Amino acid sequence: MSLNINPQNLPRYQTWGMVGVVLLILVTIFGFLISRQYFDQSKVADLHEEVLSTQKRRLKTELASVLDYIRFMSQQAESVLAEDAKSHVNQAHSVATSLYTSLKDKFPDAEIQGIIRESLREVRFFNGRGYLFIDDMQGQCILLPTAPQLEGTSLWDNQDDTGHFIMRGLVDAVKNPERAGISRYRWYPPDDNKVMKSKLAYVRYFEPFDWVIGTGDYLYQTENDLKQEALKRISSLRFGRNGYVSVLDRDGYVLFSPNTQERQLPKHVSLLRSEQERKVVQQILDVAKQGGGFTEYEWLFPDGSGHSSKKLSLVEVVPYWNWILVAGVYPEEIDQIFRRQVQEEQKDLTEDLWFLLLVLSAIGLVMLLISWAYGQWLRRLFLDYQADIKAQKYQIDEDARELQIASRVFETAREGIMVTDPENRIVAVNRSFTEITGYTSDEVKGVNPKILSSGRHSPDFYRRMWTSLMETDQWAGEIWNTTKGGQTFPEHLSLSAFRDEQGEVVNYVATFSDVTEQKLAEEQLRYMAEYDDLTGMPNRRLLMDRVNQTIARAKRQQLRCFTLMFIDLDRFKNINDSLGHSAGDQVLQEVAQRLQGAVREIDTVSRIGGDEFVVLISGKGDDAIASAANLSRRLLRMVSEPIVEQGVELIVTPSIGIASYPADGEDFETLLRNADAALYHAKSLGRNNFQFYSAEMNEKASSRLIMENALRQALEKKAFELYYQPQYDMQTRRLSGCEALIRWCHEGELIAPDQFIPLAEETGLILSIGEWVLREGCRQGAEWLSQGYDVPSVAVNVSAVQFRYEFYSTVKEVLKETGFPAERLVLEVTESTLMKDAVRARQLLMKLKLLGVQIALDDFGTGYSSLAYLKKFSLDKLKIDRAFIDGLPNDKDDKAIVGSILDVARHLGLETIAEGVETAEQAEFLTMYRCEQAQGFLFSKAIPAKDFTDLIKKNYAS
Ligand SMILES: Nc1nc2c(ncn2[C@@H]2O[C@H](COP(=O)(O)O[C@H]3[C@@H](O)[C@H](n4cnc5c(=O)[nH]c(N)nc54)O[C@@H]3COP(=O)(O)O)[C@@H](O)[C@H]2O)c(=O)[nH]1
Repeated sequence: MSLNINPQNLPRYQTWGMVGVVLLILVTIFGFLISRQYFDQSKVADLHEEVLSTQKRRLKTELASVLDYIRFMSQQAESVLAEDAKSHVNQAHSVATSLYTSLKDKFPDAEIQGIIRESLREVRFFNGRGYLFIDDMQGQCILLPTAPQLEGTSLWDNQDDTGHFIMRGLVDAVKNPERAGISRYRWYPPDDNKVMKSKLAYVRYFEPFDWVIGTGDYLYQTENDLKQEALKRISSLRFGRNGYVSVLDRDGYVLFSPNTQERQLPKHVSLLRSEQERKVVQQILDVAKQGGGFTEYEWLFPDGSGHSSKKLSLVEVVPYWNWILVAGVYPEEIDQIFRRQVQEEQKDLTEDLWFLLLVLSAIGLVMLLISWAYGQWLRRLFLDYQADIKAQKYQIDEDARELQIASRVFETAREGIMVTDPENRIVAVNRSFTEITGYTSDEVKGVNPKILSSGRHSPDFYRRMWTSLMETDQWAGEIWNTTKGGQTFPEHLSLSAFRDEQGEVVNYVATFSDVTEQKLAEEQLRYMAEYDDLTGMPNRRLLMDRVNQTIARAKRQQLRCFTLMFIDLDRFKNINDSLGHSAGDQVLQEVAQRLQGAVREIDTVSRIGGDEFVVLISGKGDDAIASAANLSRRLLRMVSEPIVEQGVELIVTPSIGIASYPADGEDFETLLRNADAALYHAKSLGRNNFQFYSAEMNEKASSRLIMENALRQALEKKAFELYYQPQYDMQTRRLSGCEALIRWCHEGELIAPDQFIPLAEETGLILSIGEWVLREGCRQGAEWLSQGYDVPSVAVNVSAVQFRYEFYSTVKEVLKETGFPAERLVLEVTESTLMKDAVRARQLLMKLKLLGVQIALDDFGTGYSSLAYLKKFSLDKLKIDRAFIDGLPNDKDDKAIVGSILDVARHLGLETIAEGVETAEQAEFLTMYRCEQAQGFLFSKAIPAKDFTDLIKKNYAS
């Protein structure tokens, strides 16, 4: 069976596995315990036997200790007797001594002796058997309480049944340094005068009367005492539940047995009342005769029930005391104990089993919980692991893909790629390598890249290249190499060293591209960046470079002075406007050539924009000024030579501004700015002349700057105001509209537009100003309409700059915003505005016309205005310039011009309006020549909106 491993199954398998293991452990433990229980039962019998033998061992041990005790007691008889005798003798000696001491000076010795003798006569001990005797050292008996008749007689020759002289033995016993000692002898016991028995006496010498005081006893008597004491001790002895030791003597007397029907002991076996007991005692005596051992018999069970039970007894013989010791156990009792013990053990075992079951169940549960938690953890781990594997797999796939891509990139790369080994032998090249160098892969494999060397670079170059590569693992730069065909070419080469983990170079990879074209393009770009496209002359940038170089040279004292000549063609715009841009370009090229032809080779002629040329004249010393003046004159003359263009002979005059280094500036910008100021001055002096820069010019320039800033602020501060000049219908003499004309309230003065509009146009501020004028004019027009005043049109002047930038959307937005009707708005544009980019202007006018606004051509007649152009533009109105109105009605030319303008306009269906009408004659003429409208001081100057409102009101009133 194959397992399906997934994050869900894994913890499940694991949990079931753990459950299985736990159950197996539980079953095994239970099996073991239960089998152990059965095994224990089978061992009960063995155990019973073992207990029995243990009991037997115990009986042996118990009897052995009793035997040890008896043996000890028996060995103690003589010493006990000696010690006791000694104690009594010492006491008697003390008594005798104290009596003697107290009486010796009062009574004669014989009397003291009698007092001592009598005071000791009645002294008894040893259970009444013991007494004190006194003999003198010559063997005469002084005191003998048991035979007073012998007192005063000599017992010196008295012998025992072994021939031992008893008295002499007693006297000899004190002949030692302690003057005391023991003497042994035999004598008849009190109850038997036939057989002597061993006796022991302790004697002590009593010096005052040369006596021997002593006492003694039969050893058997002491032994009997000890036996009684031992019997007493044995009778109190118990072991186990009912264990005791019975004592018999070998003559058949039962000396001690606590569990018998007999009330009085000792009793001879034959006198026992119970036959059973007699039988048993006889059985014990028989066993004792055979040296002792275990024996079984029925005996009274000591539980008070009176029933007999089997008893196992050990019989031991005590030979030196003629005793028989019996100690036994009841097997029934053992069985009872054993059964109880087995039951208790079984009960304990059952309880243990339940407890174990509980504990194991709890452990099992805990293990299951742990297993579950572990499973969950494992699952998460597995998920992480799986995610990791996925990520790794993804990474491997990615790597493989990247490798594939890398291999494709390698093969298809536009750059040539060359891989070399650490010894710099080529190991691989790509297709582009072959395409660029001409060498195939087979031709270069194993070869040093040196074969590509062009020989153009010095060994030092290659040394630096390798140093950089080894130090930084990178090198990039341009290098010249040679193709297989021997052609040298520039390439951009990037070298990289790839190292292994030990830092050893594994490969060098060179990537290169043929930069021949790029270099050409760069060259071209550089040319474009530095040279004027039209004339091929250095442009402003290159001029600046050269000026800076010249300044550097001048600073190095090689050149003290040089000049910059700023040349601008007078009214060049007119050529463009009238003859078109290509004609203008031709004129510029011709002028450029003439300028170039007029200067030395070391001088630089540059075109910095439009019709502006700058000439850098290098010179030495003060004559630089003079030569600049001479050159300027020459240039004025040469440039002013007629130029034939499109069959027309054009005369273009230049204006020249000159600035000298270092007097007029020490850097390019200053010099150029000051040359420009000088040029401006030349222009203001009527053009076609040259001017050297002076400080005043600078002042003028700065005042322009000040004005520019003031204009900017005026916009922010809303310092502009619109004045309105009324326009009238020449037939009805009624108000036909108005022209909005801007005024600037600057520092309390009202400044006319002539003084700031040109600057606003130059600086681009006209865009914001013009938009404001358009918005304000429309707003005011809408206000008048909303007030019920029918102002047929509001004309607004539009500068050429405005015309170029987003003008259409501005107009549309303003109309929408102010709600002023488009058809009432007249936009006044000049001819030059239209001619600057006629195509664009035409499109824009068409769009504006679609909005509904009217277009008026302002200052008509002042430019090269060809009437032919008028048709091309969507115009509504021609505004005849004041210059032609001035001479009316007397000046023939003016009359002719105005007449023809009015004619043409009529043919083209254009409205006409004359501006600058100051006299009634002029008005009359215009009316006669059917000019439709007019404006001028004759009617009104431009007036503030409020005054214009009053004027409308008056107009309505009339
Ligand atoms: N781009 C913008 N140009 C504007 C704006 N407002 C004015 N201008 C142009 O500034 C020039 C001077 O304008 P202004 O000083 O306002 O002079 C105008 C009239 O006051 C003046 N005029 C009118 N009638 C007579 C007259 O009988 N005699 C006389 N000597 N001058 C008179 O003519 C100027 C209006 O000319 P035009 O615009 O050509 O109709 C001027 O070129 C304005 O165009 C502006 O908001 N934007």
